[in-house]
Amino acid sequence: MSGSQAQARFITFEGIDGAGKSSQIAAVVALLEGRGLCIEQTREPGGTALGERLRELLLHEPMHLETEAMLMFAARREHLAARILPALAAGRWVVSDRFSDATYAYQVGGRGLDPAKFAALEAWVHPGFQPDLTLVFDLPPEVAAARLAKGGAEPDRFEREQRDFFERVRAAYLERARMAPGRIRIIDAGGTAESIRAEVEAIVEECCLR
Ligand SMILES: Nc1ncnc2c1ncn2[C@@H]1O[C@H](COP(=O)(O)OP(=O)(O)OP(=O)(O)O)[C@@H](O)[C@H]1O
Ligand SMILES: Cc1cn([C@H]2C[C@H](O)[C@@H](COP(=O)(O)O)O2)c(=O)[nH]c1=O
Repeated sequence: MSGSQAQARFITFEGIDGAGKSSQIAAVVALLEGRGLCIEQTREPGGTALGERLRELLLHEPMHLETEAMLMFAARREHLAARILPALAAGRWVVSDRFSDATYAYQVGGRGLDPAKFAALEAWVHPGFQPDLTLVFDLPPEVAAARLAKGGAEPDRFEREQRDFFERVRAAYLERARMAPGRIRIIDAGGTAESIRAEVEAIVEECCLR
């Protein structure tokens, strides 16, 4: 399929902290650009000037669980209005490091937010709109934590959470994938970077480029 013929898609990457998704995003962007497609690479929370300021608060300031959930969706509302929807409308593909599945996994699964409140926020901020493809990088929390520790960066408020928190986040991602099997694909993130890259590229090829 040539670049000019492909309908612009919205692809998201998800998983617990340290699962390895960031390492694979560059490969997917390179794959798509290699097909002549115009790509907008972004992330959540963040992706806009306001969203990046909200990210600083979200990653570093203690706050009530519902404040956290609403700020995630406030940043997302801005992200949709200022970047995601205009890019898709102009024919540019959007590749985002996280979207609303992260709120389901972290705030509902990890922290215990009422799922009805999550559903209300999701229906308000992006009614009827979801990514075309979501790749969830699945890994045991102890393996992900070891990878992050090896990286040596100062952990943020989420990365400092304990293993049981990440077990719940992981379980919520798997539950969410069961609810949307056509959209969400689970990647076993325990392999080598090379084997994961091959699997990711095959899925993107199958779901978005054929
Ligand atoms: N397949 C892999 N095997 C071993 N180490 C890996 C693999 N993939 C990534 N890593 C390493 O694990 C660390 C975390 O990877 P990465 O930053 O891609 O994860 P992430 O899921 O984006 O995490 P975060 O959500 O916290 O940003 C990095 O040091 C990276 O080099
Ligand atoms: C979008 C979103 C993110 N989070 C958490 C998940 C991560 O711990 C951080 C973002 O850091 P990353 O290195 O860019 O992955 O934010 C969340 O709890 N809820 C969300 O909706």
